[in-house]
Amino acid sequence: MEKLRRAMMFVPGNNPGMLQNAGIYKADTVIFDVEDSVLVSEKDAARQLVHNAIKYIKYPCEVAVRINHITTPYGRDDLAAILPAKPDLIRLPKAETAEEIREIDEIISEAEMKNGFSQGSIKMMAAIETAKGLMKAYDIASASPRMVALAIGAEDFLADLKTTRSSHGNELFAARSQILLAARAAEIQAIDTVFSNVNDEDGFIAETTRIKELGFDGKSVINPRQIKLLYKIFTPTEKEIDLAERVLAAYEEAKAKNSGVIALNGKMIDVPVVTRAERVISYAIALGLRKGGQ
Ligand SMILES: CC(C)(COP(=O)(O)OP(=O)(O)OC[C@H]1O[C@@H](n2cnc3c(N)ncnc32)[C@H](O)[C@@H]1OP(=O)(O)O)[C@@H](O)C(=O)NCCC(=O)NCCSC(=O)C[C@@](O)(CC(=O)O)C(=O)O
Ligand SMILES: [Mg+2]
Repeated sequence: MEKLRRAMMFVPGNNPGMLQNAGIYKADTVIFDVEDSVLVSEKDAARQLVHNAIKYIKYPCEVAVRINHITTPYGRDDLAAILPAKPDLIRLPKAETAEEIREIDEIISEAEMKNGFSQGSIKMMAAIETAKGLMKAYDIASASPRMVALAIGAEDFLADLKTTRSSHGNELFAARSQILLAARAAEIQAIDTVFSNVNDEDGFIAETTRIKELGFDGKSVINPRQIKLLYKIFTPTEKEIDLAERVLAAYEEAKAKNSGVIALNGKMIDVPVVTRAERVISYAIALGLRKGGQ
């Protein structure tokens, strides 16, 4: 099972209190932000705070940093300040080309060499937040072996599309589908965008249920209150795990009879059904709901 990245929580990089406590909320990943949640006048202070947080606080989860775009006056300074602290993951916002990804990849390689980190240990992900970026989604997703995920950033994306966000999400359906396809074709994870109204639990649950059904591996969140709600949706139920176990057992039985197909309660069980059942079981094992090797 690949690394779980169900809840990736943004933490403003210039907020010492939030940086200090970011690890207590059980997010799979915390994303320390030095991009849009940090004013230009605060960028230097934020870089320093984020560097020190990564270096001196032991977080019980993956630690990512969202840098400013590499073509802005801040992106290279962000990398220079943050890479020596060894974050697990760099998130590039507003990605538009494969060349940007390769440029950052090279900067990371140099920093790894200079600081004695093993080559390839710092991973990358990118967020698609413009129409131009969406047109290049697969090129971006497959531009570097460091790439572990492709995300969508809906707030910027919809501003670029000259529209607004609705509760039904129709305006995001095409982009979400394309990002998911690009990520799957590149064999990396797909991460959905933030839901900005932290007080609208029903809206968050409805959106998270939809993106889980589409196939996303996780979602960016902005508040600890959203993490528990998200995990409930991303955790297989006992009924789902039980069904997956019965599917695998039925398939073993079919194989013993030299058959590649069998029916379980009238439903055909074949290879793709088995593949999905195996994923449910891997997930259950990764979450400690089942023991490995059973
Ligand atoms: C939304 C709100 C102001 C609400 O505040 P509230 O005060 O009502 O929160 P409360 O629930 O009362 O907080 C209870 C306790 O949790 C602590 N606590 C809260 N949030 C925490 C957190 N994030 N990290 C650690 N700690 C946290 C808090 O300190 C308190 O601790 P304590 O006092 O000890 O009890 C706050 O959450 C917040 O600032 N969120 C982060 C916002 C942010 O990062 N935006 C940038 C990323 S999006 C973007 O850029 C768009 C995008 O790019 C996205 C894409 O690409 O996907 C695109 O284009 O779409
Ligand atoms: Mg954005």
